[in-house]
Amino acid sequence: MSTVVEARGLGKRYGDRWALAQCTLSIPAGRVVGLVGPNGAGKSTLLNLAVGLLAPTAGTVEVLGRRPGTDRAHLAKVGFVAQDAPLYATLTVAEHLKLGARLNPGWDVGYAERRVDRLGLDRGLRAGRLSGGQRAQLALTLAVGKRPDLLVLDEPAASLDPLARHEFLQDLTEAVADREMSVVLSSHVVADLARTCDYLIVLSTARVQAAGPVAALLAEHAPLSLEDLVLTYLSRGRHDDAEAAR
Ligand SMILES: Nc1ncnc2c1ncn2[C@@H]1O[C@H](COP(=O)(O)OP(=O)(O)OP(=O)(O)O)[C@@H](O)[C@H]1O
Repeated sequence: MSTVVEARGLGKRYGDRWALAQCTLSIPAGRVVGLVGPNGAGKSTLLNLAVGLLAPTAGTVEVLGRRPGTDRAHLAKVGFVAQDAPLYATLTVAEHLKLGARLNPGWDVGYAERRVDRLGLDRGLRAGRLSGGQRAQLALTLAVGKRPDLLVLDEPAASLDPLARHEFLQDLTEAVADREMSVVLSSHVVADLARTCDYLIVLSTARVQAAGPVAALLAEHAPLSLEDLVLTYLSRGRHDDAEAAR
């Protein structure tokens, strides 16, 4: 499989407002893809369309060669952690791990157990009693533990402390190298993206402003740093939008 996400003219409209418009993208396999854009740019919308939680208003999206969420076998190949790290509040950490093992044919017991130990999560504690950062860590453990071909993360590090965030991004890089997993993650923190991602998508005002390998984008715009490059694309998106509104 050479591409993991293939979007053609993809769009999602709420009322008369497009949350995502005319999105045409081809995301290659084996990459860690950073999705960046300001608040309300359409990042969660794109990720939710890709995992089949939203239906498109326009265009199409294929993930791992199929329409998203078509059957259980396909669902097992895609790991997803939404922005609010959804868990079952009344289930304990241990029960979440058991559930992960029961629901996912490729469940990696060793990885999940080791990660929970390293994080010092109390297996007997109910998820509703965990802190926001601990909940995010458990949700991430469950998503990586199912050994998906594609891992989709919506602002995974937002609630993590700096050390936890550094370790999580390190983990992710190692997991990608070990398992030939592809990752798409959204973030507002360009420094995190620069450390972790080798492919970048910039979204602004519902539209893709840029997409491509980080190395190629940097070479094309030398001597800009990744942060300056992202800022340039974002302000260009805002400028185009202001022009269109005139
Ligand atoms: N269920 C909904 N009903 C109406 N509008 C929505 C809905 N979900 C999202 N939107 C709108 O779609 C646009 C894109 O939202 P989205 O959540 O995809 O942005 P985002 O880039 O993920 O933002 P953030 O960085 O703040 O999480 C926003 O203008 C938002 O208000």
